[in-house]
Amino acid sequence: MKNNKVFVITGATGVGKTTIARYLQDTYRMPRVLTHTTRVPREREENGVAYYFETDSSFEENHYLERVQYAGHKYGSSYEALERAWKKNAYVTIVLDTAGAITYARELGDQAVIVFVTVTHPDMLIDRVQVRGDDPLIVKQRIDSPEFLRDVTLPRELKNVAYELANDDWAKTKVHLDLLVSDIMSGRSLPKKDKM
Ligand SMILES: Nc1ncnc2c1ncn2[C@@H]1O[C@H](COP(=O)(O)OP(=O)(O)OP(=O)(O)O)[C@@H](O)[C@H]1O
Ligand SMILES: Nc1nc2c(ncn2[C@@H]2O[C@H](COP(=O)(O)O)[C@@H](O)[C@H]2O)c(=O)[nH]1
Repeated sequence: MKNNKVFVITGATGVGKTTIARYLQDTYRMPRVLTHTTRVPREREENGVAYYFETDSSFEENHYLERVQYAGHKYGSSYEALERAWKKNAYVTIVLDTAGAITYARELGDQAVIVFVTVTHPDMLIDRVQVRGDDPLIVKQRIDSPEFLRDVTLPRELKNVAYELANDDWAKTKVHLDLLVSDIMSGRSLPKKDKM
């Protein structure tokens, strides 16, 4: 189990975290660790596929490695879900806000490969989530949230810990992801201060 790794994909809303996790699943068969939330499902989001959707009271029944409040809703990830994913593959992914990524880095050390995703122009994130079909009112609430502003910039705690990955151009992002996965799987590691 010590050689198992979890790729923690983090960054601001709409930056492409879920898209990246899906690519790693499709290309490298890395299962995504499902997390729990009390927010309402978006169109096409299914319970047990996108998230475990919870009520305020059912949320409290799980045992969390870490839990946060994000834009007014609860989110949490459990040890059980991580172990379940590691039973399927030694390399798995999880999509977290930066507070969760900091906890993963602290709790799991080198087993957590933290990938901080950025875009050059954060204004484009509004377009991206609108294209995704999010309700404009919810988008506004999200963009105005302190969590969104916080997650646009690499937190101090993740400096020299996280790999920074620009996701402006999807073709380039895939190339950088392939290089990162290859390095991690072969036990090499890129300097974390280098932007990809
Ligand atoms: N490089 C890219 N160029 C253009 N659009 C992209 C790119 N990467 C992802 N997208 C699109 O941006 C939208 C948001 O992506 P995604 O849902 O992966 O973001 P996210 O970071 O997981 O967001 P959230 O934290 O709000 O769930 C999607 O419609 C996705 O297809
Ligand atoms: N710290 C945690 N962050 C989580 C968890 N599950 C999801 N997330 C992050 O929350 C925001 C909002 O997600 P959305 O799906 O409502 O857009 C985003 O940054 C997710 O990565 C979790 O269990 N812990």
